[in-house]
Amino acid sequence: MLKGIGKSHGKTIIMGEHAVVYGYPAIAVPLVSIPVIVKIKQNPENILSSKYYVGKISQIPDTLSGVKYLIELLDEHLNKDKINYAISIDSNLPIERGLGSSAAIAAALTRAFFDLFDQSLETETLLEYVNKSETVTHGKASGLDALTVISNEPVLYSKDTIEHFNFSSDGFIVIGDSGVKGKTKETVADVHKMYQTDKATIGAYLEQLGTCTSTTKKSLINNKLRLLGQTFDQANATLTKLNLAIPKTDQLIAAAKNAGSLGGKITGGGRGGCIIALAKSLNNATMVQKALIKNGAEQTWIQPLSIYAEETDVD
Ligand SMILES: Nc1ncnc2c1ncn2[C@@H]1O[C@H](COP(=O)(O)OP(=O)(O)O)[C@@H](O)[C@H]1O
Ligand SMILES: C[C@@](O)(CCOP(=O)(O)O)CC(=O)O
Repeated sequence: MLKGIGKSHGKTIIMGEHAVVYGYPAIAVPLVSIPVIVKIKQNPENILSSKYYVGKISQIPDTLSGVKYLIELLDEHLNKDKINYAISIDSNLPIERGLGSSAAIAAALTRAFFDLFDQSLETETLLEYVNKSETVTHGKASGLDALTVISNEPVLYSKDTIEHFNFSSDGFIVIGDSGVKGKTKETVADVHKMYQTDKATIGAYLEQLGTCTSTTKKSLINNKLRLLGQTFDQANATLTKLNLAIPKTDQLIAAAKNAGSLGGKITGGGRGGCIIALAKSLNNATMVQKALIKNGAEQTWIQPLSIYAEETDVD
C-alpha cells in the first residue's frame, strides 16, 4: 500500500504586509514550532480528514476551495494509475488569522503527494503548486507566504528580491490571535480599491510600509529592539489608515503595550487575525502573553528571535 507524508509550518509577517503586493519589501519569519503534517495513504474511500472537514474529497466545501483545487491538480499530474486515497491534515494553525495556514497546508499536501508517488520535488515546482492554490484561496498572492512556510530562515521579499537571512536579535515576538477571522482576499481587494481611488495618498502609505521594512531589517540585524518596537507602532498606524485594524486587534496591541511591549502591530491580511508584539525579554514576553489572554486572545505564542540566528532544522 502506498503512503506519503509532507510537512510544513506557519509564518508571521514581521513587516511589509499589503505593501509587498505592490512590490515593496516585506519580512516574514517561519514559525517552525507550529507544524503542519499531511499524511496520504492508498484507500478505496477517497476521503479527507481535517479539523474543518471530514468526508469525500469530491465533496470538499467551497470554504476549503484552495485545498480541493490543489488535490485535484496533484491527482491529475501524478496519479497515473488512478488510485484512491485517505488524506489527513494535522494542523494547529488557526484558519484565516494571518499565520499562513493556506500556504502551509498547500506545501505539506504537495510534499505528501510527491512522496506518495515517489517523485522528487524541486523547490520551484513546490512553490508553483503552493502559489496556484494560494491564488484560489486569496486571489493574487504576493508569494511571500509560500516562500516562508517552506523556509527555515527569515525571508526578505520584494518584487525583485528574495533573500533568506539570519540575524542575532534577543527580543521575543508574542503573537496573539484576536479570534476574529481576517479575510485576506477581501482586505487585499479593498486596499486595491482605495489605491485606485487615491493613488497619491494610498501609494504614500504603502511606501511608508516599505520604508518600515528597511528599518526593520537593520534593527533585527543590529539588535536595536527599541527602534524595532517604534517601527512596529509606526507600521500599525499606517495599516490602521488602510482600514485594516478592528477594535479587538487595537485592544490586544494596547494591552501588550501596557504590559511593557516595545511595540505592536497587525500581522498578515488584517481586519481580524493576529497581532504581534515585541518583548525585550522572556519575562516581559510572559507578561505580554498574560495581558493578551486577559484581553480575550484566543491563542498566543511566544517566538524567541534568537532562533533566527542560524538555520533551524525543520525535519
Ligand atoms: N486544518 C485545515 N484543514 C484544511 N484546510 C485548511 C486548514 N487550515 C487552513 N486550511 C486552508 O487554508 C484556507 C485558509 O487560508 P487563509 O484564508 O489564507 O488564512 P491564513 O491567513 O491562515 O493563510 C482555508 O480556506 C483552507 O483552504
Ligand atoms: C496581505 C498580504 O501581504 C499578506 C497576507 O497574509 P495572510 O494570508 O493573511 O497570512 C497578502 C500577500 O502578501 O499576498
